[in-house]
Amino acid sequence: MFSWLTGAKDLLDILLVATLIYQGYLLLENTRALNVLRGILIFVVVWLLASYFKLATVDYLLSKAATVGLFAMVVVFQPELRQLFERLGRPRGREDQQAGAVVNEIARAVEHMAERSIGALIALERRTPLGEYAASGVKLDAMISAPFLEAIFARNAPLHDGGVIVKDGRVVAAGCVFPLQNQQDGVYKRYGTRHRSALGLSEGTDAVVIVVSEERGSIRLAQNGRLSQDLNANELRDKLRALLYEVKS
Ligand SMILES: Nc1ncnc2c1ncn2[C@@H]1O[C@H](COP(=O)(O)OP(=O)(O)OP(=O)(O)O)[C@@H](O)[C@H]1O
Repeated sequence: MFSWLTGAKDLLDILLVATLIYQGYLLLENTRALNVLRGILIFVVVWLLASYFKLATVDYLLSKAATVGLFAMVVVFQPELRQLFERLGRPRGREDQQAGAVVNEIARAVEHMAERSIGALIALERRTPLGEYAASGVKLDAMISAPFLEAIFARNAPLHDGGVIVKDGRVVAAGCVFPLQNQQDGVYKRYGTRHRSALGLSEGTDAVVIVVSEERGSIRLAQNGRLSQDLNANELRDKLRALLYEVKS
């Protein structure tokens, strides 16, 4: 009885650790944190070598740096850590329902705007925090709806220039400036700045960016630094559903 209980406890222990590591990996994938993790690994290897070869001064300095570094990491990665705990505590069913409603509202707005050739740029935040780009625009924190998105991008509306950032079903900010894709890449050279800023943001982060062309009335999706073919509203809805559900699994 005792050994059975111990075995079950060990199994639970292993499962919990595996879940934590997997969630941590999901959070870090495609984020700046992954680069930092590589840096930490190099640091640890150097520290181990210094300790193995008994290099007393290097060992002492690195041990002090590690203590300070630990606190610095908590400060620097505060947004990522907050996201991790939020995700762990959020009920899954409600999350899926919310993602479905958000996708419908976005697809409806985008379809209307494409029909009337109204240019639009909408970035959907996934794991990489987009706070620095949101800070370049006007903070909104508003519930998402098709009429609201259309009002933002309406010609002559004060915030129609630049991009909108959507996070967890809310419009975080509008009028945001995204980084332009490197112009040396010949493939997308002929595109204008709206498309190139969608490409640039999707290249440096895991965001999915929707572009409605004012010139052509087309709908395209930028992801991983690549533009999709022209999409209709149903195709957009399907792609967004897959992408937004996939990020939560
Ligand atoms: N760095 C940027 N970040 C966000 N939005 C931008 C950025 N640069 C340009 N834009 C938006 O793109 C608009 C200009 O689009 P432009 O015509 O140059 O691009 P395009 O890719 O040809 O798009 P369209 O097909 O709609 O004309 C600007 O008015 C602005 O709203």
